[in-house]
Amino acid sequence: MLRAENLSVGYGNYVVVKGINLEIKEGEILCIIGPNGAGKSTLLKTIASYLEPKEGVVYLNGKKIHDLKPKDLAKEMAVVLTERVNPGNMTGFDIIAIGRYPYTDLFGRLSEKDKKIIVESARAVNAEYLLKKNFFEMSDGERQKIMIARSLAQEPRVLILDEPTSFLDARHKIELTLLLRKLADEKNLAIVVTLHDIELALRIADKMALIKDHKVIAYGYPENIMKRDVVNNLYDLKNANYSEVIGYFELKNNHKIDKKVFVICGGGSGVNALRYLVKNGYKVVVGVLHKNDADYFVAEAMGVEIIAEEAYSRISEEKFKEALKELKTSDVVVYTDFPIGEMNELNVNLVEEAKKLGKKIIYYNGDISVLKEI
Ligand SMILES: Nc1ncnc2c1ncn2[C@@H]1O[C@H](COP(=O)(O)OP(=O)(O)OP(=O)(O)O)[C@@H](O)[C@H]1O
Repeated sequence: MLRAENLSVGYGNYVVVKGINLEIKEGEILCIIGPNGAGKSTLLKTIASYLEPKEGVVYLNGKKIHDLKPKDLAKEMAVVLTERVNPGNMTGFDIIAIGRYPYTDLFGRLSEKDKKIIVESARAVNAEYLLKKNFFEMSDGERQKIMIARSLAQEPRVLILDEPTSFLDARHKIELTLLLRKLADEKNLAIVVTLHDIELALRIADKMALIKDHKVIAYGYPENIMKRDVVNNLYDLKNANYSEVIGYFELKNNHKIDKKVFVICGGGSGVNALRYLVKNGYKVVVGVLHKNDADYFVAEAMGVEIIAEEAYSRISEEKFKEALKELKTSDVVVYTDFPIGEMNELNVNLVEEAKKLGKKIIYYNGDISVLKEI
């Protein structure tokens, strides 16, 4: 449906991104991600025909998009950009009505059909209650909904959105991304969207294009391309690691406090304690974990020292000894169990050994404030 072939985009003599090859079909969402200034908006604007390509072609249903008349293009493609708009004294209905311009007469008169589509477009984004409200009296989330409703009123087959979740809180970000998924699924729209929230992008995108250093460094199924090395490199991460398991970042264990804390946990019970300790700069050791334990995945992304066993079987004598060695040199031992009150035998033994060693021991029961005693 929409295809970019050997596309280069930019301004004047400045080529921002080159050699872009992308394709998106009806009902699919393509998310474009990359660091600030990488050229995401420039690419979107070129795909939307606001900018001429430096090289290459964008095809919409086999036709060169830059050759289409604006009114014809508007029937096929709607665009929602980030710029905050100030439309003056207009209601939600008036703004959405602008989306009907490709279909109205010279005087912009709205037919009954137009009015019906305007109301339906508001309904599609759960914004019927905003039809009579003044745009300047709406919250950022409500305005964003109205802008999307306006684009839907165009009855497009392709929707282009630049950073639609900026200015939105967590709930509205999630709602908006889910709305995009719904529009792709139910209205069969092809959607191209730039997002800074990679965790949300991962969850709704059919395809992803990662832009950096003037090129598309990865393109394809998000589940295939969002690997640690690729994402760390995309954002030049130094103090954090991308974790494929959680689909987001963990801070690296850059200890600043000269205190070694041994964490005994398992099954995810230690995740928050580990985050607290790493955030506060302690030197952290964790174990003994299985290599498919939730605590292992988080600790691994943090670069925390882990005593772990390869297979999901009984922990070997050797690993236990390794843990004891670390216990001896630790200043504090934090232990937690999962489920609460059902700590496994190995961890019980480790806590017993810590007691024998006279270590300061803290039981973390879900309230992080107990760790302030360290
Ligand atoms: N109108 C313009 N004229 C010249 N250069 C521009 C123009 N708009 C943007 N640029 C430059 O093009 C590059 C890419 O900008 P663009 O806005 O496409 O990046 P982006 O990936 O969308 O960034 P962000 O994540 O910060 O929104 C930047 O170096 C920017 O300074």
